[in-house]
Order: sequence, then C-alpha cells, then structure tokens
Amino acid sequence: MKATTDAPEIDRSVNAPRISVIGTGYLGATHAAAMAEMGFEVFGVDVDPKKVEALSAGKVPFFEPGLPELILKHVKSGRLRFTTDIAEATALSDVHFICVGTPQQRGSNAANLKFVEDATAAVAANLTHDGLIVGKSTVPVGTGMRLRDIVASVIPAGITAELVWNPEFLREGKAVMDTLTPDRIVFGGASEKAEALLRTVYAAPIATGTPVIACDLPTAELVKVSANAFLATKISFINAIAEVCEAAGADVSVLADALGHDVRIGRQFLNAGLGFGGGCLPKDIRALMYRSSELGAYSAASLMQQVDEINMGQRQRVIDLALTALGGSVLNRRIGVLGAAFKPHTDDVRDSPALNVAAALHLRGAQVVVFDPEAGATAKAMFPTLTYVDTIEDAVTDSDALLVLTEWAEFVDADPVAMLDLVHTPVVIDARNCLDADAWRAAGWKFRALGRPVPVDEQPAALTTGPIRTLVGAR
Ligand SMILES: NC(=O)c1ccc[n+]([C@@H]2O[C@H](COP(=O)([O-])OP(=O)(O)OC[C@H]3O[C@@H](n4cnc5c(N)ncnc54)[C@H](O)[C@@H]3O)[C@@H](O)[C@H]2O)c1
Ligand SMILES: O=c1ccn([C@@H]2O[C@H](COP(=O)(O)OP(=O)(O)O[C@H]3O[C@H](CO)[C@@H](O)[C@H](O)[C@H]3O)[C@@H](O)[C@H]2O)c(=O)[nH]1
Repeated sequence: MKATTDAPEIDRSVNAPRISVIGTGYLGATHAAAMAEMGFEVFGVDVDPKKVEALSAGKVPFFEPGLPELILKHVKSGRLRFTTDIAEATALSDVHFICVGTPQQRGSNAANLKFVEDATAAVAANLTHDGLIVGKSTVPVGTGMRLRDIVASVIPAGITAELVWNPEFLREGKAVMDTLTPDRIVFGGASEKAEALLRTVYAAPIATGTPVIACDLPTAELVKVSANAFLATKISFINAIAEVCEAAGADVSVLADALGHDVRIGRQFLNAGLGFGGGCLPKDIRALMYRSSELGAYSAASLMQQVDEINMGQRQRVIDLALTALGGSVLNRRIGVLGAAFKPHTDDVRDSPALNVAAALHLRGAQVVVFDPEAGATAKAMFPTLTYVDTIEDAVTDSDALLVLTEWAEFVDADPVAMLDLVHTPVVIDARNCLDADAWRAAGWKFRALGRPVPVDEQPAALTTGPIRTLVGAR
C-alpha cells in the first residue's frame, strides 16, 4: 500500500531544483525538513509505511529536539511530503539524496551496503528525466564508484544521472541545527554542473560562510569516516589516560580541562567515562577497520581496533565498579540506573553503553531499575526484561547502588540530599563524570567515577555495603 500526504500539488513551474530524500530515519527526516526550511519542495521516501504515515501527519517517530516542529511546519505548508512511492518522488524531483542506513553486517565488521545499493538502484531505475544522485549515508571508501556502475546498469535509455557524495556530519540531539548550519559542506566527485546545482541546494548555509570542500569521490567518503574515527580516537585516548589517572591518583576531569585550553587539542570529546556508542561511531570505526585491511592499510585498521577495545573496555570497567561497590556480587541487589540512551537529547539506544551496562548487571542477577527521560520506550523495545520506571525517584528508591550512565541535565542537576532519603545504600557511580563529586560526597554518598581519585577515608574496603540480600523481593 502506498502512503502519501494530502498536501497540495507541487508547483512544477518553479525554477528551484526539487528534492527527494530516500530514507527518512534520523538523517533523512532531518535533511528533508531542513531542505524544506531552505525553501525547496521535498519528497521524503521510505520503505517503512508506518514511518511515512507518521511523518505525513507531522509526527516524528523518534525523539529529536526541534524536528517535529520543522516537519509539521513544512507538511502544513505543502513543501514537504512523504511517500513510499519512489517512482512518484523520483519523477517529481531533480536532486535525489540517498540517506538510508549502512549498519554493521552481522558477523563482520564490514558495513552492510544493501540498503544504499537498493535505494540508489531504485532511484536510477525510476528516473524519468536527468537527475543528480547525492549520497549522504556514511559508506566505506570505494562505494560511490561501485554505485556509479549500478546506476549505469539500471538507468532508462536516454536519461543521464551523475552520482556524487555529500557526507553528513550531523549529531543526534542537535540534528536540526547541524543540518541548517553545518560546519562544512563536502562535495565528492561532482562535475562543474553538479557542483553548481549543489551550491544552489546549499545556497543558504554557503551564504553565511560555511566552507565548501569540493574533492574527488573517495576523499569525500573518507572525510566522513575519518571524522568519526578521529572523534572516537579522542574519546578512547582520554579513557586510556583516565585509567592512568586512576592508577596514579590523578583526576581525569581536571586533566581534560587543562588539555582543552590548548587550542590544538580542544576540550570537546575529552569527557572520560563510559565511552562512545550510538548508531554511528562504533559501526563506522569497525567499517574503517575492515575497509583499511581490505586495502592493505593496516595502520588505520590496528589503530581502530585499539580504539574499539579501549571503548568496549569502559563498559566492563563500569560493571566492575558496580561489582566492587556491592562487595563483589550484584546478585539480588537493586541497582538504580539513570540513563539508557547512548547520549543525552536522544531516544536512540543503538549500541548504547548505558543499556549495555544495565543489561549486563541484570544478567548477573541484579534487579535493575532504569529511568531515562526519553529513551524508556526504545530501551524497553530492545531489552524488555529490565524494569523501566517513569521518574528518577522511582529508579533511586531502595537502590543498593545508583549508576548514572547518560548525562541528561536532570541527572546532573538532581539533588543528592533529597536522593539520600530514597536509597537503601548511598553509593553512586558516575559513569559519565557529570556529577559534582564534592556535593554528592558532602551529602553522604560514596562516590565513584572512572579516572577520579578516591578520598583516603573512602578506600575500597569502606565501600562494602553490608550483607548481601539473597531473597528476590525480600525488601
Ligand atoms: N543518525 C545520525 O546521526 C547520522 C549522522 C550522519 C550520517 N549518518 C549516516 O546516515 C545513514 C542513515 O542513518 P540513520 O541513523 O538515519 O538510519 P535510520 O535507520 O534511522 O534510517 C534509515 C531509513 O532508511 C529506510 N530505508 C532503508 N532502505 C530503504 C530504501 N531502499 N528506500 C527508502 N528507504 C529505505 C529505513 O526504513 C529507515 O527509515 C547511515 O549511513 C548513517 O551512518 C547518520
Ligand atoms: O567527550 C565525549 C563525547 C562523546 N562521548 C560519547 O560518544 C558518543 C557519540 O557522541 P556524538 O558524536 O555526540 O553522537 P552522534 O550523534 O553519534 O554523532 C557522531 O556520529 C554522527 C554519525 O556519523 C556524525 O555525523 C557526528 O558528526 C558524530 O559526532 C556518545 O555515546 C557520547 O556519550 C564520550 O564518551 N565522550
């Protein structure tokens, strides 16, 4: 069944290129809305009829600040339509953005390119007039060249289409702002004509001074992957240093602030803790690992392997902190978990370190009670056996240990004095180095974090929290 909006017919007399956006997930829905905001008529296309139905009604099926307002605004204006009918969208558009997923393949570090190949082939096969196909998905270097062959093999006779790459750098939680005002715009493999068209599409951010980097196809693909690899490396670097800090009694938060004053280093992405997750960094560094090895570029592959290992090790280190805090076992202990999303301002739990730790503790026999302001439903769908509650207080109440796993503002701002009355044992593990350690300690909490010193009067032995209660439901 095909789902479309009831918006008025698009005026085909206008000169501006009309745009289709194939794949309306986190990237595509935001890109489609932003293109409409920049003044274009846009078709969002997805194979998921429920997503299309929701978006057509101006509803965003995931949490992204500012996006519902923008989608609704342009669905109402008639500038933005959603459909499952790629033929309709392709026929009515001139520039076709490929925004489908490139997840990690099962059983391999390689990216699964099936969706990108299918979407590109579908656009090319349905072209009724010349067009520009613009890849935005994150792909391993060399993908664009292969897609050009696919386009050539399915495009109708007499029609031409150029395929270029224009990677996207938006962050979830800030996706709207990042799309409307990007740091830079990269065009890969564009002819003069295609570049001129892309400059028309991005005229608004270019007019405000956003730098444009026009380069070849492989460089554009690699810019994106390298950006994520660098961010991941920065996080794993500070987490490795956090381990040294712990061993030496130093404080990684103070150290990161001091490093950050050096403009060559910068303070961003130096927050030590539970490490990176989400739908991008983990799978992108693995895809780079795989692709570099394929190309015989082993240094990048081994660097990414190390970055990944350090990152995944952080999850175990938080689990170990919880085990130590509870005297070596979490069996039948109640653990309050604050945070399930992979970072604040999103409901995305794809490869979420928070959910991973919560689930691991549950599997070790703990009674894990999770609260996340936005990601409760997505977390429940992915890991239904945990207990999910609706308030911080419900997660904290009666807990033997409290774990802060995602640094939502309401956790950072929570009052440690008020919380103290609710817990069974006042032990808090700040896995994101986001709490005021002094305030929590002053309120009477045992405070633990990665890469932070433990006060002399709080040596590990003093952390044991009394007899382990072994009866389920004993409280
Ligand atoms: N999420 C981000 O913050 C972000 C930022 C920059 C780049 N990226 C990259 O963008 C791509 C998409 O990521 P996402 O997070 O939006 O994924 P997503 O899973 O949220 O969305 C992908 C969408 O594509 C749809 N789809 C799959 N095959 C299709 C087809 N043949 N035709 C039409 N629709 C199809 C799916 O139904 C889904 O709605 C990935 O390559 C990702 O690495 C993501
Ligand atoms: O100092 C820091 C900063 C971030 N993180 C973690 O790193 C992960 C990723 O964070 P972030 O990069 O903000 O999230 P994404 O929305 O996944 O964005 C990344 O991935 C996108 C998809 O490729 C890119 O477009 C963005 O530029 C890139 O930042 C999260 O789990 C964070 O908790 C840390 O552990 N320490």
